[in-house]
Amino acid sequence: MEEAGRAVADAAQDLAPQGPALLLAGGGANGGDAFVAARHLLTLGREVLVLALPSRHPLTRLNRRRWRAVGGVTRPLSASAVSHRAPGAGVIVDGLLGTGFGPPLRPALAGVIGALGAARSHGTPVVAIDLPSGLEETSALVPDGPDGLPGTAGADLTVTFMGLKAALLFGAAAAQAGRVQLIPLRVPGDWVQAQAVAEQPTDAHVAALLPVRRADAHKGTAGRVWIVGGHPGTVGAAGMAGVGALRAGAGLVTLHSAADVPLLMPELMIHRHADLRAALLGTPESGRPDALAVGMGLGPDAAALARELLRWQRPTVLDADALQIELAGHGHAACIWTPHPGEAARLLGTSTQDVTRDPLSAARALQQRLSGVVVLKGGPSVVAYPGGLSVSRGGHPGMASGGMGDTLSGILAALLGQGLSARDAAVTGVRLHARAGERAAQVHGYGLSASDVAQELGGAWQDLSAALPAHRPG
Ligand SMILES: NC(=O)C1=CN([C@@H]2O[C@H](COP(=O)(O)OP(=O)(O)OC[C@H]3O[C@@H](n4cnc5c(N)ncnc54)[C@H](O)[C@@H]3O)[C@@H](O)[C@H]2O)[C@@H](O)CC1
Repeated sequence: MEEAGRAVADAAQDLAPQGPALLLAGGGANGGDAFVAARHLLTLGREVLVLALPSRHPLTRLNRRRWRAVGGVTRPLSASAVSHRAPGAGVIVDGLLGTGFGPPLRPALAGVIGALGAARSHGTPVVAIDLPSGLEETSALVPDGPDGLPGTAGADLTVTFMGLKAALLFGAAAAQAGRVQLIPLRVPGDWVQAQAVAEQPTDAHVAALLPVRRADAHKGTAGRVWIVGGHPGTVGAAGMAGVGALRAGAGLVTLHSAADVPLLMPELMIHRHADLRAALLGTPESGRPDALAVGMGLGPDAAALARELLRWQRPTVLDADALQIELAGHGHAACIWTPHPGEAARLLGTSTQDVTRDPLSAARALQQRLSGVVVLKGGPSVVAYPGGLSVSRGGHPGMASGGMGDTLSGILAALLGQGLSARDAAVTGVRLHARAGERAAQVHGYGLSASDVAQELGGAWQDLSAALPAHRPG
């Protein structure tokens, strides 16, 4: 609580260094953080007032006593007290409700949140502690307040601790959080895992994971990738995956299909098989690829074929038709499963809305069920690996169109084929794809196609590499 409150004080001071600071303290530990922040703001020379609810929380009570011991003033919290004090404040710190909040919001606090929202709309900056009050930690939705009152006042800056919560990453809730500053407190690693909070790597972190092509590389050392997909009527998906793999640097890409797949790039080697299963499973050990992507438009027999291919224990991306719950238990550490929310819901036996409300928990549950690594696609995408969660930065809403996921599968297979672990391939592949989408959006605006995005992969690779402190030309 001491580290957390101090970080809040520093952030509030940076955001709005002038004028009195008004802190709102609820009855739980979130309010305790506010008392600690008040003490540190006082030592920075600010005029500080705390409006607080009574508390039974031992640490909050302790920090209220410490606040009083340094001469700090506390007044009772009410909507009218906030309305009265807010106009003179240079900054307001919201320590009403954090992760302990569960809706519905009680009417007394709804009035306080309404007064806080009014102050914010008049231009007073608000710093939220951990979460804007009224948001639920694990939900991308904004809970309604009582009697049509707003459920949250939102914030200009949210100072959050340990890891990023779903409410700060996804949907309407994230739009309320303003800028998010993550403070990694010193706590046991197990705690962070148990909370389903996420990391969000910077481009420099991602770039450090990218494969490096040695000067003496040849096509055989840059990864032999197989794309297994396509079925009469759904042939484009496999082609798009092939393009994604080539553009992500795979040395040789072979596309195996039971149907005639269009030749989207002449560098793709396309094999049509009358009996796809027999042709693939008859491949001797020495002829098997460095990595595969299986399932894009593959059709109804995808799961049975994927199960056989998983026995090879080669790095494998499972997408689209290969995302079947009957494959649970057949995965291995070098698998990447790439469901969109609808597929994730089917695999978990829940609704799509449940998945989009809490993508972090959904991705974690899927990873535990399927093993390997799960990429839950969305804006932003979540990577769940054994013991952790990572959320991608960036991307563009125009990427919500057909073929984007197929391209991603190809990218992931290419990165696996170049020797990355499933976790590193997923983290880098998702960010490369998102960055390529951002670049393509600059050219094509909203009407992005997967082909546009694939074409930008080389530029995206350069952009990420440029984020490395010692930039190496890629
Ligand atoms: N867990 C940890 O290790 C740390 C927690 N910290 C802080 O602790 C917070 C969590 O503290 P708590 O678990 O005490 O919970 P909170 O302080 O977030 O919320 C609990 C308070 O909210 C009230 N409340 C809950 N639901 C309500 C509703 N529907 N309407 C009105 N009031 C409602 C409760 O009566 C209680 O007073 C975090 O958000 C963070 O600010 C930090 O100090 C850092 C370390």
